[in-house]
Order: sequence, then structure tokens, then C-alpha cells
Amino acid sequence: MARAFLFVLDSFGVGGARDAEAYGDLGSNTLGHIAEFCAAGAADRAGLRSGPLKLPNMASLGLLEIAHLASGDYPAAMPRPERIFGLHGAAEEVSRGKDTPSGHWEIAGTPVMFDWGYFPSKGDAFPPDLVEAICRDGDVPGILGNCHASGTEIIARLGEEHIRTGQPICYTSSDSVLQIAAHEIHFGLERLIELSQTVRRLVDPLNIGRVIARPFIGETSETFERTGNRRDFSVPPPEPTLLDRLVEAGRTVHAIGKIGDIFAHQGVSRVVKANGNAALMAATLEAMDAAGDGDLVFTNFVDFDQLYGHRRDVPGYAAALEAFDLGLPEIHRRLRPGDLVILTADHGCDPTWRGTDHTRERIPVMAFGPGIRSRDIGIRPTYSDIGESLAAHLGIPAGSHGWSFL
Ligand SMILES: O=P(O)(O)O[C@H]1O[C@H](CO)[C@@H](O)[C@H]1O
Ligand SMILES: [Mn+2]
Ligand SMILES: [Mn+2]
Repeated sequence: MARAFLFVLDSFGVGGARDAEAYGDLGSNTLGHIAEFCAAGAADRAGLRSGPLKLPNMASLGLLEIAHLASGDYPAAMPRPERIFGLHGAAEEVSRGKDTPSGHWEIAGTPVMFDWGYFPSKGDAFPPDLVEAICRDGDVPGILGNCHASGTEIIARLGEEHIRTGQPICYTSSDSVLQIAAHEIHFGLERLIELSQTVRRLVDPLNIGRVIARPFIGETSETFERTGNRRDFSVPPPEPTLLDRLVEAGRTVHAIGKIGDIFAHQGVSRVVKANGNAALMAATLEAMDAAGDGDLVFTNFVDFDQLYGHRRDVPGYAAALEAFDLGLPEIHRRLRPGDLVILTADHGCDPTWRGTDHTRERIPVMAFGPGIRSRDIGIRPTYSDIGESLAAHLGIPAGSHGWSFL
């Protein structure tokens, strides 16, 4: 029987979304702009990387053709390979949100066809009765922040006041999210997790996709640092996803990294947490060895988005892509007959774009494995084509969104 491996490079968009303008993202292109900066020598960082973007293994899987197909341009100064292995194309998102849960659920065959609740970017982000309820039910003396912010910037700005007053830092973004940053020791990690669960319940009526606990350590604004103990409290997907359908069919779904949290632990048989792309890759390789016939291993590589995209760090993003690319031969070595690997993304987060939010873009789809021939699969009208292809490959009945490209 077949096995399948689904790897999401969080925020690795390839530009070209037809509806980008409606999001203020017309012209955004995560891969394209990173390649452009690298080619111009604008993404050199001593001791980290230099020169044009080097992704030879993903280029062999069709990444440059995908970029051309999605955005009309080949990425700058990246040599095209002589041969391409596997199926390659791009996909459009039909879900309205350009957020992580919408992207992942749509990939897994469940687009989000309703509007999430969002918090306003002008004035106080959170309504007074919500703030009151957070203080009362969460037993905190008040909240700091109450605005749209970048998570690293806001802890540098308000972290010391948080330690002094015991008030958690609550903020949001253009995503449907309420994030709570608090100090792991002074406030307490467990207390932060409990508070986040309380707030999860309080924002349910507002249709907010996620509450995220953002623990940090350090004693001064210069030394504050977020830890790997982030926890996401997502609402469950609106319909059973590919993951539920697989578990229903008796298969094992291995969820690596934040996949378990993103799916509110629905349709997840085994959770492996790991902090950072290198540890996520190591956990993924172990899961590839452990996976049995008919299983799915589903990994989210979060650093691209969290450490580099939102931080608008082009050299960092480029180096992370290059490191991921270097890891691909290890994945190839673990493949057995009947295996299918899909590399893709959940949205864009162009590190050259204004602000610090995600960008509406098409996503790359690279599908390969021992039995998969090379073919251009074009621009898929929904991310759910990925989920349908996985369903077809793993031999479970088709779902109700998307079409298999196999
Ligand atoms: O700036 P930080 O805290 O990394 O937040 C980012 O991460 C959140 C969840 O991925 C997004 O909604 C975005 O706001
Ligand atoms: Mn994401
Ligand atoms: Mn993000």
C-alpha cells in the first residue's frame, strides 16, 4: 500500500494570486522577491549566506517553472535544471483568509467558505466587554497592548511593564487571532496556557480562528526572547478534513510540529512537537521511518513564517530555504516504492513587503516519489486539489472539494 508525506513550508508563496489586490498584496511574491534581493547582493549576511538564492533540489522538483507559471517571471539568478522530476504546479486559495488554519484546512480538503471575525486595526483592538471578561475569568489585573502588533516588537516594548504589573500582553494582526504574550517565569507558562484556554472560550462568539500563547524569557527589552513553548488554540475545522477521513479509514496520521494544534487535534493520531526547522526535519525523517502502509506524515515548517517572513528578514528567509533544500536528499533516501511526497505552502509572507502580515499569493505544489513521472499540473483552482490527490493516492474515497492531479 502507498504512504504519503505532506510538507508545508509555512508562508512560501510564489506570487500571482488573482485576488491579491483585494488584500493590498498586488505584486507580493515571497520567492520572487527573495531571489531578487539575493541576486542583487542585498541578502548577504556575514557568517550566514551570500549571493544568488541556491535551491538546486527544489529547482529539480520544478520550483522555477512553478514560479514562472504562477507569477510570469523566473526567479532571478537561479539556474534552470536540465531535468525536472515529479509533478509541479501552483495553487490558488479559495478560502477568504490568508491565514495558517485556512491554508492548511483547504490543503486538507476543507476550504473555509465563511468570514472569520477580525479585530480592528484602529483604536483599541478588543471590545471593552471582552477585556473585562479576560480580566475577570482569567484573573489578571488588566491587559497591555490591545492593538495590532508584531510579536517580537511588542514584547520588546511592553515586556518590562508586563513583568512589573502582571498584566499579559494581548495583541492581534490582520489574521483572525488573539495572541497573548507573557513571561514564562514571572507570569508562569502554565498560567499563560490556562489563560489562553479561557480566552479561547471567550472569543468563540466572535468567530476568532485562533488564540495563541506566546511565552517569552529574558529580563530586559534587549534580551526578551520567545520560546518554543508556543501553543495555538484553534477552532475545529468546519467539516471533517482529509485527516479525519484517514483516521476513520483506520490510517495513522502523524502530525509533526504545529499541525496538531492547527487542526484542533481532530484527525490526528500521533503528535510530535519540535522547535525550529532543523528539529522539525529530524522529527520528520524519524516519522518517515516509522510510517506504515497507508499512513500520512504531515509536517509544518514554521520558521520561514515565524522567524523570517513576519520579521521581514530576507537573508534569514533565504538561508532557511537553502538549509531546507540541502535536507531534501535525506527525504529522497527514505522513500520506498509507492511513496508520494508533496511540498507546498499555506500562504505568502513576503519579507520585502510593507508591514509584518501574510501576503495573498499562489502556493507551489511539488509532488514526487518513486512512481511519479514529471508533468506540469498547471494552476490548480483550489489548494484542496492537494488533499484530493493525497486521498486518491492513499486509496480512500474522494471528498467534496477539489480534484486529484495524479
Ligand atoms: O508577529 P507574530 O507574533 O509572530 O504573529 C504572527 O503569527 C501569527 C500566527 O502565525 C500571525 O497571526 C502573525 O500575526
Ligand atoms: Mn502559516
Ligand atoms: Mn504567520
